Amino acid sequence: MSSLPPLHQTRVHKLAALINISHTFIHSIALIFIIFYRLSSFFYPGNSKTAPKPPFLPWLLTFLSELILSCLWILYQPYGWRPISRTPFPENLPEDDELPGIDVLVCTADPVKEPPLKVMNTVISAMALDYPPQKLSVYLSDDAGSSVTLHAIREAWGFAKPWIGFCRRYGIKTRCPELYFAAEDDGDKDGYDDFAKDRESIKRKYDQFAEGLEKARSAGVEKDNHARLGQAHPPFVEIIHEYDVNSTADGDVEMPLLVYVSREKRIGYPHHFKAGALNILLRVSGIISNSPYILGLDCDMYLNDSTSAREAMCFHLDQNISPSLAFVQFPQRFHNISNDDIYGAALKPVFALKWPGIDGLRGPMLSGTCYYMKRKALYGNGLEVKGTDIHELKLTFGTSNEFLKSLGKHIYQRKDLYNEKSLDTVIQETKLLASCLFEENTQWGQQEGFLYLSVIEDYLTGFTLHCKGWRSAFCNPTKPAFLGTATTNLSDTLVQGTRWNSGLLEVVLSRFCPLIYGPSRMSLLQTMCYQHLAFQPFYCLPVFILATIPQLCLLNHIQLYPEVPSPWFLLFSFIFLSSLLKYYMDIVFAGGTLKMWHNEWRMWMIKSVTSYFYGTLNGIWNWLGMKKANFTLTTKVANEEQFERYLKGIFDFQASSTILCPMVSIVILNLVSFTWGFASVIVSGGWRQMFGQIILSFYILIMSYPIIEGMILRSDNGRIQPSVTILCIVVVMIYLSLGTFILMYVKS
Ligand SMILES: O=c1ccn([C@@H]2O[C@H](COP(=O)(O)OP(=O)(O)O[C@H]3O[C@H](CO)[C@@H](O)[C@H](O)[C@H]3O)[C@@H](O)[C@H]2O)c(=O)[nH]1
Ligand SMILES: [Mn+2]
Repeated sequence: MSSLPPLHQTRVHKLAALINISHTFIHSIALIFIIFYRLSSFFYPGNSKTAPKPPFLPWLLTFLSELILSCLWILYQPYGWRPISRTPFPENLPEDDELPGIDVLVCTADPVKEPPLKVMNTVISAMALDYPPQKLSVYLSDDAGSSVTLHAIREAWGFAKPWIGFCRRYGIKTRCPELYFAAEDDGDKDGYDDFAKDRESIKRKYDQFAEGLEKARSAGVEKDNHARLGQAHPPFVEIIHEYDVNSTADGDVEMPLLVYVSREKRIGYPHHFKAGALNILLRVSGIISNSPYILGLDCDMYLNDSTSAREAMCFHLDQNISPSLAFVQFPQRFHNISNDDIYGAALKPVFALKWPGIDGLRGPMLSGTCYYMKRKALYGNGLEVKGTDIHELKLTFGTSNEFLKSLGKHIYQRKDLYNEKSLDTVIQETKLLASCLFEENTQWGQQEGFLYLSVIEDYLTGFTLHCKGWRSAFCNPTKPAFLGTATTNLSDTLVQGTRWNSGLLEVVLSRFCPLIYGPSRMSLLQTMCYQHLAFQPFYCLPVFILATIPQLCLLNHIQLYPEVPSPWFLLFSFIFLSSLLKYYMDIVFAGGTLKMWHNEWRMWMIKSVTSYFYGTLNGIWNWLGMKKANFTLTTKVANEEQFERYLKGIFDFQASSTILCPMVSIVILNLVSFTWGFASVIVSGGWRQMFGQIILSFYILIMSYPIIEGMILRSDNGRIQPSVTILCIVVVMIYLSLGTFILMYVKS
């Protein structure tokens, strides 16, 4: 057995682990001392010089924020304790005819926010995957049921043929047409005389295709009744293949299967957003190609390197890990990231730091897109627990016999799909599977398939898979395997963040809360990582407190931190600097720069008081039943003016005042407290006592410089509107008057 060449290799980063564990150890000791300091300053304010006794309320809030930060910090630590990296060796895979089938599932939901040309680039790049075409099927779910998208996919089939032929002939690796043509000339293909001519001809075809789609889109979208998310429409499934039965002529390119699916939508029936769409694709693909592996893609996730399927198979086909391996996750990377990436949209810390870290435990979390999943893992419970009792199976998976048969084996041969009669049967059945009522009284979305409970179906589904004992693997090749569209303006970034965080809170408030559901089902360290992410929205509390309470106290001459110089003050400084430096070191290890560290840190502060805060509120409203969960799609078309600013590294504050208000108010408050505090210690002394608070305000201000600039120094469209500033000044005035009043009341 061991004589087989290895399919992949794993390297544990021992030095990084050692550094991280030592840091955890030292930093924890410092934290214990801080807790001791806080408790003793309140209960035994003996040495009032270094540990003054502040009024109860500010003391409690500051202490609480320190406790929350410490807890979240502890939960974060296991990410660093066993980072690994993996290298696949696709050259050692078995012959093509021994490879298993793959169904690519792509979701789109709105032809306006997700332009069909973009979606088709994803579809075409998936069809052009370097994998035996007879083992590859691509399914597109169109939640809008838009005729524009249907038209586009039919056209895409037409273009894909010569395109795939071209890629195979010249061994092109970048098989997404948009990326390929946007790249610098890929050099002459030596030995191919016709390359230049062929490239030009295929480029012409692409331009025609793109133009055609654009025309159809501008003409069609307005007219299209169903074009918008949420409107009712009947189920519709089409195997794009059939339009082209005649073209299997000699010398023709062998093509994968391409299927368009638009599930039924009815007013008043929940459709469960992306998870709902994916479950329908699972069922429809189940009775058509029923491949044992699934590649999940968002509609804007182009394949940038065609070898990813083979790389993923290096893990899935390794007998040593395969029985318990549910999915191979690739990182989300993006094609529109600027050098500076002021909004941290590249999610670098997630995919360069956290995922390699948790990969060393039992594998990365499911990340919504760019994963190769074992189909069986998604049918988890039903098959194992309930066996093959047909009645039980129907209660679990619904009443389609065709689908139940698919649980056991592959049913339709490709050739059946050319045969009109069997094609008819297939299409009829898929319509049943894609209907609204099909899932009623079944376990779909509850236990089977992608779970519905939260709008971040990926986190929740991955979590339950890991709880059932499945593992995952993280594959992060140097050339990005997938490239998506990142958010490139502040508003989109924060709105998207709000959805993610409200989704996390939905999980926290459910029976799947990782604090309760996790520990008995997975290792302690892995649970801690899941908990850290789930509780991330709670960062809003300490950040809000630390950005407002010490400032209020500063204005009221209440000391909250030990005076300088004292050992206790040194301790606080140590903790502060140690976390800043450690994060800097992590970023540098992950290939980042000082600039990136600065941006990430600033965005964390901004997100804490917006995305995390509103996410928490949304999550709580949903939980109380006062609001329905919703999924605000991220726009995949950039506003040129905003994109221009993003490229230049200038913040764009065109966002609702709800989004801007918390951060602008905090900056104004800190401007006031810093100026006043600084002036007052100069005039009347006492800087030793107030130094900590003055420095805190100063730090917040330098981190928030773009906000100050946006308020005061800029006059372009992207600045903070004076109306927002005025609103925030009022908010700050109210806060200060109320706060001062309360402080006087507690003091007396
Ligand atoms: O009702 C819906 C809503 C969304 N989608 C699709 O879901 C995908 C992701 O939506 P997007 O607006 O791009 O959200 P993002 O925040 O960018 O997505 C991230 O976060 C999601 C969870 O909120 C994950 O599912 C995604 O994989 C992950 O990339 C897109 O292809 C959509 O077309 C649907 O098919 N139906
Ligand atoms: Mn997206």
